[in-house]
Parts: sequence; structure tokens; C-alpha cells
Amino acid sequence: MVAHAGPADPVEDLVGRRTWARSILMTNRDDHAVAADLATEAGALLLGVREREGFGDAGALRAKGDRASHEFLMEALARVRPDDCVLSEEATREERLDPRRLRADRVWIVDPLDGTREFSEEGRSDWAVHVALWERDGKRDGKRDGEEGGRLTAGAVALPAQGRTLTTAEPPKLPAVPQGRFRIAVSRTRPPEFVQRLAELVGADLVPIGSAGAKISAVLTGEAEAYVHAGGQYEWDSAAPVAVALAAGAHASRIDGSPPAYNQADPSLPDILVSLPDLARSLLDGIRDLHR
Ligand SMILES: Nc1ncnc2c1ncn2[C@@H]1O[C@H](COP(=O)(O)O)[C@@H](OP(=O)(O)O)[C@H]1O
Ligand SMILES: [Mg+2]
Repeated sequence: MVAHAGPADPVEDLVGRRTWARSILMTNRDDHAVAADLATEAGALLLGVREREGFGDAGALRAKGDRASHEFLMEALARVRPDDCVLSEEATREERLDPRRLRADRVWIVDPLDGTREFSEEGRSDWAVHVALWERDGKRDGKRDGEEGGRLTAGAVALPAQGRTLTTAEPPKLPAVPQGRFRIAVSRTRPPEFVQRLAELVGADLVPIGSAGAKISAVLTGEAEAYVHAGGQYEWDSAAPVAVALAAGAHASRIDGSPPAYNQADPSLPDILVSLPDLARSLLDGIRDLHR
């Protein structure tokens, strides 16, 4: 809880009261709305950092963005969901290893700035803020097959430079599978080594996009039909976009077809496949054949 001692400055006082009033409203909102609001607000803050700092020193811009968004999300979650744990990309090693997280019933998994590289490149809009909620099984009905321990129950991906937030509060309506060739979104800098051969095998073209959140959003909104990644990644890179993808009815799995597990002791989650449901089988078969 935040107490306001009544600062002398009337403007500061007004801002403080407004923040206080908003936090009471937010505490009563459901988890889907909290995820969407916090991701969107962190995104607005990041647009401000970009505006203020400019693009002259990319490293400094990235560091300021990461820090500002992380601090905002940590403070806001502590205020509106004080009993929950948080796993953030920007947390210290010690915070990430906090054993309370593994015993907790509710853990927010956040990536304050996904697509950090693209955030620091002028004109690019493929970067995102991820806010997801993982809950232990038994807390809610409707377990999905194969999910042990818990599952993602809410999430939001803000795409601030695109002016939109994708959310489990209102999952996007999936586009239709195109006739003929389709598009696989891949990392601009670290695409999986097999992905060119996979594209040839399944009749697809590769579309390089920054940020896991922006790529999965592209699948959900019709700019690509699949996202394939392998070779390294962490839970915060995929948790929120996978939550939205599953809520929208898309396919989301590891590249061997198994369900991705979140809130693990080791947050490494090195590969992921998200696609329109009708394409999942041929993509999984193709990946398996290439690995044989
Ligand atoms: N091989 C790898 N190892 C670790 N992280 C990786 C990775 N490839 C991609 N990622 C992470 O996944 C996110 C999306 O990457 P990309 O844009 O290349 O697809 C980025 O997150 P951050 O921007 O939060 O660091 C990036 O750091
Ligand atoms: Mg990331």
C-alpha cells in the first residue's frame, strides 16, 4: 500500500491522489485488465523515454528503457497485487532465484522491454511490453492437457509504437490461413539454424521481425501465420504473448509439440512455436523431419 503524507506542492498532491485513486480501482479490476493496463502504461512510459533520450546513444537508451519500465511494473504490481510474486527479466539474479516464487500460487511473469534492440532503432515499432500471470493448478478450473503445476491465466502484450495492446481480456479473432504460401516470423538476428529449410519444406517465406511479443502478435493479427524460435530464450520472452495466443485459440508449444512450462526453477525456455492452428501439424512434422 502507498501512503501519501500530503506534499506541500498542490500539483504533486493532485498527481499523488490520482495515483492513489487509480491503484484502488486497479486492485479491484480482474487480472486480465490489470495485465492490459500495466503493459499499456509501461509502453506509454517507454515512448516517453524514447522521445526524451533520442537515438544518439543506443546503449544508454536501451538501459534507461529497461530500467524505467521494470521499476514501473514492479512498483505497480506491488501496489495492486501485493500478495503475488513477480519474475521479471530485469530482476537481479538473487530476485530470480527467490524460492518463494516456486511455492507461490500466483506469479506475474514480465518482460519490461522485449525487442530491446529494436526499441533503440529510430522508426522501428517491433518492440513490446509483456505482462503475464501464471497460476498454480487448482486455483482456477479448466486445466489444459499436459500442463503440470500451473498455467498462464492472463496476459497482455503492449506494442506502444503500433498504438495497440493485445490482451486475454479481449483475445484477437484469428485470421484465416491464406491459400498457397504462408509466412513464418523469425528473429532478425538469431533465427533457428533449420528455419530456412523448414520454410522450403512447408512452402513458406521468412519474415524477420524484432521481439518475440511483436512476432507472436503478428501471427494473431495477420502479418504472419507462424513464429518459430530455437537456440535460446527465457520464460518472460514468451509468457505474455503465449497467454494471448492460447486465449485466441492459436497453437503454442515447444518445437517438439509439448506444452511450454512456466514458473520453473530455471527460467530458460529456449524454443517456441506459435501458429494458426491449422498449420501446426505440418510445422511440427517438418521440424521433426529436419531433426531426424
Ligand atoms: N539465442 C537466444 N538466447 C537468449 N535470448 C534470446 C535468443 N534469441 C532471442 N532471444 C531473446 O528473445 C527476445 C526476442 O528476440 P528476437 O527479437 O531476436 O526474436 C529478445 O528479448 P529481449 O529484447 O527482451 O532481450 C532476445 O534477447
Ligand atoms: Mg524479451
